[in-house]
Amino acid sequence: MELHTDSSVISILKEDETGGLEIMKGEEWLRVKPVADTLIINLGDMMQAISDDEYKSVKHRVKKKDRTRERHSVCYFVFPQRDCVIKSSNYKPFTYSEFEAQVQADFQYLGTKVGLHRFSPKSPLFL
Ligand SMILES: O=C(O)CCC(=O)C(=O)O
Ligand SMILES: [Fe+2]
Repeated sequence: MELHTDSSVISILKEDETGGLEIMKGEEWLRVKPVADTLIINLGDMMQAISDDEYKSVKHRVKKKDRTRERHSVCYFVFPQRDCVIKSSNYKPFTYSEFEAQVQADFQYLGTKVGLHRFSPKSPLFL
């Protein structure tokens, strides 16, 4: 799975002992060590918005060391209600439905996720 941020508020992950999850800290990729009976909590784009960038949506990817080994993970994504308006100082007010539609449109036309930059008046990618 390629580099991305989750659109969620939080994501709760359980990966098996195969490992492979990596998070970006600064310019560096850090491997997340699989720990038995332990859940991983990722912060997503909606957490970044509601916290006014106090918390950042983590860039992450999955890179298996051993391509021949099967890997299993379970992800539970916590999303806001679709029509709930997300208000903050750094982003224009938007609903999760609008955010999701914009992410899909960017994927379709640009082949990539632009994400919160679309909703930030300070960003050159603001719409
Ligand atoms: O499989 C994993 O550990 C993470 C998957 C993931 O990042 C996602 O589904 O958004
Ligand atoms: Fe993810």
